[in-house]
Amino acid sequence: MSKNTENAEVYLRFKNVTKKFGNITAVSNVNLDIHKGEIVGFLGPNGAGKSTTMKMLAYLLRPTEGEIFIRGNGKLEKLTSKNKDYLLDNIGFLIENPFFYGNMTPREILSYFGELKGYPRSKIKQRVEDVVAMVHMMDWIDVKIGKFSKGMRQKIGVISALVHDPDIIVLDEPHTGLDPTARKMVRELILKLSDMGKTIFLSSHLLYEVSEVADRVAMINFGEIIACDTLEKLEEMAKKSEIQMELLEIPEAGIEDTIKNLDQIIGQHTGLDNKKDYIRFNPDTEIFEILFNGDPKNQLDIFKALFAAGIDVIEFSVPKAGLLEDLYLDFMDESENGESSKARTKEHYQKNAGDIKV
Ligand SMILES: Nc1ncnc2c1ncn2[C@@H]1O[C@H](COP(=O)(O)OP(=O)(O)OP(=O)(O)O)[C@@H](O)[C@H]1O
Repeated sequence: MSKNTENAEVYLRFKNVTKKFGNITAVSNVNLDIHKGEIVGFLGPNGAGKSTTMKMLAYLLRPTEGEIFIRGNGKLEKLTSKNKDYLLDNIGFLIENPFFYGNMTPREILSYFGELKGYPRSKIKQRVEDVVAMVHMMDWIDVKIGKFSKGMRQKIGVISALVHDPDIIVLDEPHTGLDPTARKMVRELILKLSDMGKTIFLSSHLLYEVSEVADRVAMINFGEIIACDTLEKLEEMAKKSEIQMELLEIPEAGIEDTIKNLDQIIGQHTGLDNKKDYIRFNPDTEIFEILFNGDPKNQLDIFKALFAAGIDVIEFSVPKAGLLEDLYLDFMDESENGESSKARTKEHYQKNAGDIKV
């Protein structure tokens, strides 16, 4: 899925960006480059700092520290009060739930937005129809928005970010309030815009919605970016660093002694420097989870050693996207349970993430 945009021009840059609200650090030292033509997903649970980051990009909030750069006139320019209008004209924003006057129609509202952003007047009628058609709502183009469902309003919100045909599109939680069919349509729309060469920065708390479209994913939690890479690299690592193993039956020695025994048999083959707690037992699934360094050779050596020791292994597999999902679910867990699992996430992540920047 990833496009090769690594060497493309940087269109958006967050440099050491921090935002504090009194004692609360909503965004902490965020560094992120988004290149021309990329779709970057910004993934994190509620309250992680996604909206605050995007609002700073839209100049609705000012960073407490750090700088934001946007490409304009062929070069990256620092966003300031002096150049914000011209820099932001090249971005289409959907920031939080859009508000529309109920007695206006999509045609009226979108024409107004387009003109406000300087789209040529002579072409605005056609452009409005084109973007409405993109979300299959032509039958509703002249209907008052007061009659629309939440999902329909959200679709109008998404296309209101596109109507002036900007190069960069920033969507904060575009899936809010949408049913599965509408979410699919938003995914298709994002991919279509990407095919047109647009640069897209998309936030969501939904792993699936981001992973289906993004070339790169930045995961944010408690205001910090804790992972940022192509989905392939995140998934590759996720696929290869944990073995799941099921035994014919739980040995009579009990779980603790079995783990000690397994450690003696496979300990030297994991390729991990710090092997502490690298074997876990999941009592719900009765599966042993063994962390290793992801090298297939180590995986094979572990298997051989278990076999040679006569351990009754009936299932030996490397889960798909295990760590990625695990990591993300840990975030969700944290946001519900407070600080307690933060330590586990970071420790677990640092122990396993190797080449991901923490
Ligand atoms: N104006 C504000 N004043 C005080 N605290 C704020 C303000 N805006 C955001 N916060 C806090 O900053 C943190 C980050 O919030 P933010 O809205 O950026 O997160 P988010 O990832 O977008 O979450 P959500 O998906 O729920 O919108 C939260 O703890 C939030 O309560």
